[in-house]
Amino acid sequence: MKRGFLNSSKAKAKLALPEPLSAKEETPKSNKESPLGTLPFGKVKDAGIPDDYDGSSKFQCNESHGRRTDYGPNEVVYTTIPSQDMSKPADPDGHSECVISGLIKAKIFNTPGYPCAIPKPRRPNMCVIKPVADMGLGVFATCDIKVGELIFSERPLLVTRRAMAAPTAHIPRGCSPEKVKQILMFEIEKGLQYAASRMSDERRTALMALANSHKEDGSGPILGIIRTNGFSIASKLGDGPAPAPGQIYPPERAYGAVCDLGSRINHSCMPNVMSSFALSSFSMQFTALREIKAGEQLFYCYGGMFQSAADRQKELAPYGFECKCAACVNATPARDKLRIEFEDRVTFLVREGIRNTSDRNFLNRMLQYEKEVVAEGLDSQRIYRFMVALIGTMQTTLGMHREAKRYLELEKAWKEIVKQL
Ligand SMILES: C[S@@+](CC[C@H](N)C(=O)[O-])C[C@H]1O[C@@H](n2cnc3c(N)ncnc32)[C@H](O)[C@@H]1O
Repeated sequence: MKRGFLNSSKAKAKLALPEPLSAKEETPKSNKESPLGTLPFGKVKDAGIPDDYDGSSKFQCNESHGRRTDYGPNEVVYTTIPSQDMSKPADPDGHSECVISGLIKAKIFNTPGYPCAIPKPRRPNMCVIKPVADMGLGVFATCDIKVGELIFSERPLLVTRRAMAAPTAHIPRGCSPEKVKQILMFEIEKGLQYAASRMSDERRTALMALANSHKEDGSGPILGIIRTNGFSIASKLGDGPAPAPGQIYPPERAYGAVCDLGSRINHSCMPNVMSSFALSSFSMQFTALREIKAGEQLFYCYGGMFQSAADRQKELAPYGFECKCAACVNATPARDKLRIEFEDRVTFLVREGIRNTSDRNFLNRMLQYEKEVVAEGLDSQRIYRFMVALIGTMQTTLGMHREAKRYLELEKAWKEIVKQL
């Protein structure tokens, strides 16, 4: 499951320049413990299901039709969003199959404007799916795309909690943690199979055609597909207490979305695309983080950006590939340091810079640093916008209006990008 790569807590907590992002959530009332075990994402050892485990228990669920939202805080519902009235034509933007808590369903239904149409890009078909050597399929731009531009948006095929739960009542005593995980995955798959059975044939076929990098760890096919293709929507959807303003739900309480087109985007540690989720249209947006030329492949970063190449490869291991992006191939201790220190360094430089915006030497240092940042692909990170804003301001102060134009335009594009997060 991909992490929200622009959601580093450091990035949000340290700089006070633009307004903090807020993810305001209602706080559900606490409830007594339910007899459920939850499965985190990541690597799982295939220890096999214990011989004495009786896996024949019937899967039981709440099925939620229409606008019903009066569920208890711990109830999980299988529901279609936007809800579908069978006597009317299906929503042209599609319907998402969701395994969500009743509270989340109520939250979605109470979102102002819900269910509005999904945002449309400047022109249709700004990208296509094509095979890529050593990557399976990938997504490619069909036209030049500007920073901050919406490339496409879509209703997810499936939305589930990232750490899914299953009943643990029948787990034999003395089971090792690995075996418990296998049982949980087995039980979770039953629920997911049920969710998939509720989908239209076309959307179920699209779901089942997605890549699965978890075929050999005991994960069922749909759970494997979710773990390979899910985008975190932790800034917008999660159970339990709301995160502090500007923070996101922790992974074990957050939701994730599997998409038809978006989930075909491959990974790079130098991404050019970000995803965001809008509750009112119940859709994922995919937006350019830098200029993309027609024919270029779109890339998303599946893991953390501010770590060494070795740590990035470790984090990507569950996806079953070794990243060969330019940042990984050309990794050096100095470039690792650039990434690890990026947030702190930008914070420091911006604090220094705003004290004296007419210091030409400082501006030159900033421009040199920006060159290194861009070469490493870190201009895809939201904190980069503070650098851009400072450079633009300093150049304007120093009368370098022609040079400032580019940075001021970039800053404007970033303001729009950040609004979506
Ligand atoms: C979310 S899917 C991306 C789309 C996928 N390539 C497909 O054919 O549907 C993730 C999987 O794509 C492959 N993949 C993604 N990024 C890659 C990369 N940079 N290099 C090699 N394989 C990659 C891996 O198999 C990974 O488990």
